Amino acid sequence: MNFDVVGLGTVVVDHLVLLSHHPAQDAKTNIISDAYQIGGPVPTAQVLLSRLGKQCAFIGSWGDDQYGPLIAEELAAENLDLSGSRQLPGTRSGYAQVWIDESASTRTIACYRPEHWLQPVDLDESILQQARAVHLDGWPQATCLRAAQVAQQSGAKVCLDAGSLKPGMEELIPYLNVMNCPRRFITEYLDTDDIHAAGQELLQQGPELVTITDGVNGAWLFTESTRLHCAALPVLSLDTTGAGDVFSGALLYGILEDWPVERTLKFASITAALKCERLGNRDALPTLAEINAVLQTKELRLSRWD
Ligand SMILES: Nc1ncnc2c1ncn2[C@@H]1O[C@H](COP(=O)(O)OP(=O)(O)O)[C@@H](O)[C@H]1O
Ligand SMILES: O=C(O)C(=O)C[C@H](O)[C@H](O)COP(=O)(O)O
Repeated sequence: MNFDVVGLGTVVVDHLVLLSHHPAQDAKTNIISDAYQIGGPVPTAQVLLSRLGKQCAFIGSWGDDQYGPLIAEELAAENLDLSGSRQLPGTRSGYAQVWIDESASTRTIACYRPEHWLQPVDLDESILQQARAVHLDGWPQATCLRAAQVAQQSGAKVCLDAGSLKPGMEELIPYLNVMNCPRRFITEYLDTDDIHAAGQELLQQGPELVTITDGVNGAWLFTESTRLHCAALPVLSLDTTGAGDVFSGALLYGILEDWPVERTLKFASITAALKCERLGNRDALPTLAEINAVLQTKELRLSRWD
């Protein structure tokens, strides 16, 4: 069996709590609605890719608590191959409370990161060797690095959705072909807010394609020969949870389809924006028809600095 994308990274159960506004400290507020969803940057991106027709395998771990079976069941129902994943007895699954402020369109996350992870020795390298691309989020550090090394050796594209700064980035980045990160990452990692300088710097550290996202300010794409900015699609944003995860999955879709970078960046920006119109991550994913309808009817501003 060959896979388009093998993913490795965090998986969490998100408890999404919709509020009319975030309460002040030590105050009380009513919940408008709530829902449980499986999240994490890599699984969210892979569910999008799977729904768009790509063959995906996810390598992750969860506990034998009340959330473990839910994670396994829901990811399998999205056609992710889980043969390289493990339930770790006696451990807790990743869990996050996501408080969505409807009026401010912000999301505040309190998360329990799993304390137990797959170790490099647990990695089924044969799954990675069947991949066209490997999608990572930087966790678990040593296993992620090993996966990047195996993927590079077998000629797969190595992609990272960096999210927040994690340990071991300096060692991992040289193995990457594709790197996506939010603007806050470059501030933390490179100690600069200059997007163009950061894009250039990251290209020099290894990847041949870098994207930097900044919410409603849109996204930047850098390659050796191209620098692009794509404005964010104006939408009525309800919930931005996982916007970067979805952007990253859609970016990878364009790369796997061998599209020109302009089309890939627009596609990723539209897909992420449409997700923001709905509550949650997986439940909020747009279909290919919805994305294409926007691509065909809306003019998205793309600027170039070559
Ligand atoms: N409110 C929004 N309206 C339209 N597009 C958005 C909005 N928020 C995010 N996006 C799109 O999603 C991309 C990723 O969002 P961002 O907030 O930067 O990532 P993260 O979820 O990692 O913090 C943005 O570059 C943009 O294209
Ligand atoms: O809750 C979810 O489903 C998410 O995955 C939302 C965010 O994308 C991650 O919280 C970012 O993850 P880190 O970069 O590891 O901090």
